[in-house]
Amino acid sequence: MRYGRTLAVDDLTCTVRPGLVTGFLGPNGAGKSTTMRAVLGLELPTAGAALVDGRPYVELRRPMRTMGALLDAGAVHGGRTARAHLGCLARSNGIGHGRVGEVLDQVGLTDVASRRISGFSLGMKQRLGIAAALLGDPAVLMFDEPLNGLDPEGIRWLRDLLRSLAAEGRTVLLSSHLMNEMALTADHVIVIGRGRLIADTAMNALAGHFQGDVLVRTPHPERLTAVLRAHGATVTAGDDTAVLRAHGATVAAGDDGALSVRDLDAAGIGALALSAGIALAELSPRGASLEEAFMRLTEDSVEYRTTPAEAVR
Ligand SMILES: Nc1ncnc2c1ncn2[C@@H]1O[C@H](COP(=O)(O)OP(=O)(O)OP(=O)(O)O)[C@@H](O)[C@H]1O
Repeated sequence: MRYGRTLAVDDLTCTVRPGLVTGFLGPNGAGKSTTMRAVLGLELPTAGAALVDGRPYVELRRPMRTMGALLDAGAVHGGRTARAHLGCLARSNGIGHGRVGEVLDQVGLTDVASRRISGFSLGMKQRLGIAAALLGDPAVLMFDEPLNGLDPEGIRWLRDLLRSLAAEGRTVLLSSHLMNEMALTADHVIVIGRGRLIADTAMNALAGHFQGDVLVRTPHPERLTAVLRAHGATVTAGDDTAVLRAHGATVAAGDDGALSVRDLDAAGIGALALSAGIALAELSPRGASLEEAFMRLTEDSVEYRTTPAEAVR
């Protein structure tokens, strides 16, 4: 998929499966929206094909009944009311008018259904776009950044909705930059960078693939640090102090006795502490978060990199 000299999507092959929520991740400009537009037939790939249920979207006999999509919540006729907008879509797609009231209820817009869309907030427009995607009761759903503009209640509502749609056996694909939310919502993730596939894996496997650290608390952090480093471990002052220092505070090493240890597992740390006669108050292995895994996976394909705040200062 090319735009002039930009290769937006490069030889990407993946399958989004039913019964799961699949997260579509990638840094800014990675090609997520372009891929989704190609699936909807809004872009024509230079090579290859994007198929829904085995066919190009444009060849589907009843497209909205097969796949519902939300790409850009702002792309609606602002002069219409929410009910009229959905009514129009239903009529032109041979969908019974009864579905309009049902999806308005489902997304929580019934009370504002008679208001013009131009007065809607971004979150309300997202809900309306989700209602439109659900209108044809399709087995496949695709959402580009549906969490944008949603309040915390809306985010939780959408998480539950997506999970229940997948539990009904539907195919659900969504993109989002909100990693914590993605970790809670998606069962599977497809990660792309510079238009190429980087990972296509179960959510659990992704975070598990990257080693986390072990949080250790001890009354003797300096002594333990020396022992662990002598055995090849990478030791940094744990959570709290590291965060404070990053914000400019002067904190002596291990003031709270917390250490973050890598390159040595909990059993190894415990054994070394015992043989050195150092008491431990806590020893907790921590898996890598999805955010950490994402950052490490995509570090070579980030195009729009920011300057760290410290360097600016
Ligand atoms: N209409 C267009 N004309 C020219 N280049 C485009 C067009 N649309 C996208 N691109 C380019 O294609 C690449 C992929 O963009 P795309 O919007 O698909 O990325 P994305 O992963 O959705 O990013 P983001 O997370 O920022 O939304 C980028 O380099 C972008 O500049």
